[in-house]
Amino acid sequence: MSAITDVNKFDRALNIKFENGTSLSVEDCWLRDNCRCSSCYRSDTFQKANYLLELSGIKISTFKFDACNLYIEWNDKHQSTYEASFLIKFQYDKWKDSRKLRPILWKGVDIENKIAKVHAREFLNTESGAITVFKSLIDYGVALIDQVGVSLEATEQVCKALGGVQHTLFGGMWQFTSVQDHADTAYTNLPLAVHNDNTYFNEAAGLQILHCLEHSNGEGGETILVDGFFGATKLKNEFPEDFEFLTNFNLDAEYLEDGHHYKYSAPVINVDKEKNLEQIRFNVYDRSPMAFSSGEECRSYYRALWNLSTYYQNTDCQWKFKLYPGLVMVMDNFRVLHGRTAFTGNRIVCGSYVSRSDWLNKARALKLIQ
Ligand SMILES: C[N+](C)(C)CCCC[C@H](N)C(=O)O
Ligand SMILES: O=C(O)CCC(=O)C(=O)O
Repeated sequence: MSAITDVNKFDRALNIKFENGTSLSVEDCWLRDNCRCSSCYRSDTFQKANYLLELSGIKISTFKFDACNLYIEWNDKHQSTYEASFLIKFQYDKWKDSRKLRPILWKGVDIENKIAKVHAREFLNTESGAITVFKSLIDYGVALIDQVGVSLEATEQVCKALGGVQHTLFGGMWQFTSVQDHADTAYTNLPLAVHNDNTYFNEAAGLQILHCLEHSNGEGGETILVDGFFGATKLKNEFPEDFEFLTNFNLDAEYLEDGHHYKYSAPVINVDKEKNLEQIRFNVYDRSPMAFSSGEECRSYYRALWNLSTYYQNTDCQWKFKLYPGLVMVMDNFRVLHGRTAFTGNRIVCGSYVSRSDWLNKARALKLIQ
């Protein structure tokens, strides 16, 4: 499939054609920078050995090819060999497409039958179990791991397998009840409208993991999840000017507690250069007061948040369910909003955050993403 069929030189680039019809134009600087010989590339650390500036004056002297390789001799007599299977990966459109995440939008309770629900032993001990959980997180932003030992220690094992425990001011592995151990309503029995955590951090937690260890002598405390990307997409279609505002306006958020004052400012809806959704930072509670450049900007701020929250507060868009001892819920805090209903009685929840880098690392190691 990736056999080289032709190579031609145009100015300081080589145009390479492959058997499957792919054609690729690569500049001399790129080729030399990506030389894989032992003096240019350390195969033991997967790092480049060149400093890069040494490449500024290099030119291709001669080149030849066969089906499997491209061979280049440079003007400094250096020799490079490139495997066809390496080169073909860098055809721009295919390279860009291979890096895209393809979230599957969801609305409401139907998601319950689509997400992964995997036995703890299968998740922890089998690659297929891990793949099922991480694929569910990539597709839907939610996964369930069942039959986990009802303890902080057993939950920690799951958190480590999801990428590792991320430490914040709340701790690494945390356990919370309605005792106000921190200046936050999570540490109460009050209801929490759906939100993303950590809008006051430069980088919000990647995953949030919750395990209800106990809920006795009371009721309520149901978990509510909603797909933040579904709501943002509805806003884009129905209120495009509000979508535009929330992707450009930096909203201030803060967390205040004795000895702590976290503050960060970022758009509520974050998109990449192609306007693909990357992150939702929606938390009505942690917004800090802001000055506005005009009455119009102020009114846009409130209108856009109101219109976005109509989707997130719409019970048809929400999935409400009760966590039980042994069931661990994992959700992508960059995408899925979570909340809870008020509760009475003694409710003990434990879990942790996992950084986005760390959980995507696991997904990439499982070859689920590039
Ligand atoms: C208990 N646990 C550590 C998970 C949460 C702590 C409070 C998080 C805060 N309400 C926020 O939305 O960022
Ligand atoms: O108590 C719960 O179920 C969730 C609390 C919450 O929203 C949070 O910790 O961010």
